[in-house]
Amino acid sequence: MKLLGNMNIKDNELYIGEISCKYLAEKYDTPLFIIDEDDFRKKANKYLNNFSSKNIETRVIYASKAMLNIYMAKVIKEENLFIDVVSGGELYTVLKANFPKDKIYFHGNNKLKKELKLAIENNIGTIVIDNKDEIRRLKELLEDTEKKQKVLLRVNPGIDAHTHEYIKTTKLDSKFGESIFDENIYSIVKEIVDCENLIFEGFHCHIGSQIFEKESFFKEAETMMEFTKKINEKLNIKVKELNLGGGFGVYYTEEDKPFKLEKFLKEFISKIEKLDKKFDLNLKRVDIEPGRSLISNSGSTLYRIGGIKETYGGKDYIFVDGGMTDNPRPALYQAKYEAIIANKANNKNTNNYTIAGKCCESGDILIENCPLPKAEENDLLLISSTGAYTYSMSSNYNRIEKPAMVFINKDKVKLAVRRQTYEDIIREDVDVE
Ligand SMILES: Cc1ncc(COP(=O)(O)O)c(C=O)c1O
Ligand SMILES: N[C@@H](CCCC[NH3+])C(=O)O
Repeated sequence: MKLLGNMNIKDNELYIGEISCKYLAEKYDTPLFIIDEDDFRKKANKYLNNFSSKNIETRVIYASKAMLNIYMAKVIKEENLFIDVVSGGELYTVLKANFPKDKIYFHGNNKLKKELKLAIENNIGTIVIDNKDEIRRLKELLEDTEKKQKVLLRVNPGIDAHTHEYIKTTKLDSKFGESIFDENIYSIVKEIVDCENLIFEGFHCHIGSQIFEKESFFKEAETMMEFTKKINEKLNIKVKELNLGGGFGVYYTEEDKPFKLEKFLKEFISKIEKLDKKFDLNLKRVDIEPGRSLISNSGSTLYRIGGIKETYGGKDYIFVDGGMTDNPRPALYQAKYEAIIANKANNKNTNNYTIAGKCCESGDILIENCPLPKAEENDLLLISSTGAYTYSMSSNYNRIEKPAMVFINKDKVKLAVRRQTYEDIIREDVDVE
């Protein structure tokens, strides 16, 4: 397994910063989500330092769907990032973390009335409108107030980026946003511009997730900026803001070849500056919205091995105390991961194991054919790069409790999420005596 962030090995034991996995397992139990906070903060700075321009204000908006809890929101706040939320629950979490309200973007293709209300009541910065129905819903809600709400419109620029089918977002038949190729787009934008309670700031788009071709993002910027010029001319307005979404690919295994982030961000902003001149846009603000590329590599999951099973069919299993409940990505997207036995960190890989979870489901496999040293009961297995879309997509399938999460900052450990208990499992059941 490739060591990421502040991972290091001492006396055959894997450490994250100055904290050993053995200590973490003993103190917090397993499975355990571990966030390398120092590594995450450095990445946030990389984004801020490299996606910056003298002429255009730039914003880095953390896509909180990747991983969110109150402590995480506080870290995002301290790092001076903006934040995007996509549901009432995410919004409520960041509000509870006292996140600056003007730095919140609210997304979603079907925001409920109660969610929009929560956003309006709390004067959040920007609502990203997805569709015509939402314009009407927002207008109705705002009519009874004196408030004016800043909005972006999510559009679909039809970029077919190469990634898993389930995480593409701008195919022409995608459920997200309004198409820039549809003639109705002009009347939709005009309706927003003409509404007294809405302040039209500009457009949002997001072409998908785990994308490795820089060209897809450059094409996205060009298409969006050309479209913006058309809108400016046709409606005689000046669009101020463009949010180009996230989607930057990351390393999970050797198959993944992500681009160098610093270099890409510099190229991206310089491309945007040039296009801004070319199309005579004079944009005030450009945003990007990374989720996975900020948090994925800073997270890992620590499991305890419960047993090893050599099957008659020839497959050797390692059973761990978590699985698809804490990481549904392999089952959902055939996602691949790397692993290490944390208490045998320098031992040679001599075996090939299939790492299986404890759910009553044959597809509950975390890694197929994982090269590892000989494993034994009670060994600690760490899977790397699990910071994004694992905890946030976790479930209580089979009524399994969700793991705890700790943040490690060099020699400090902060418990950010406590482990669920059986009492938590029955908390919403009504007929409890
Ligand atoms: C609107 C929007 N913004 C940002 C993101 C973040 O994407 P990623 O985690 O791939 O950077 C997503 C998820 O794909 C999204 O739907
Ligand atoms: N959940 C997906 C990414 C979705 C991105 C959000 N629109 C994944 O784990 O890869």
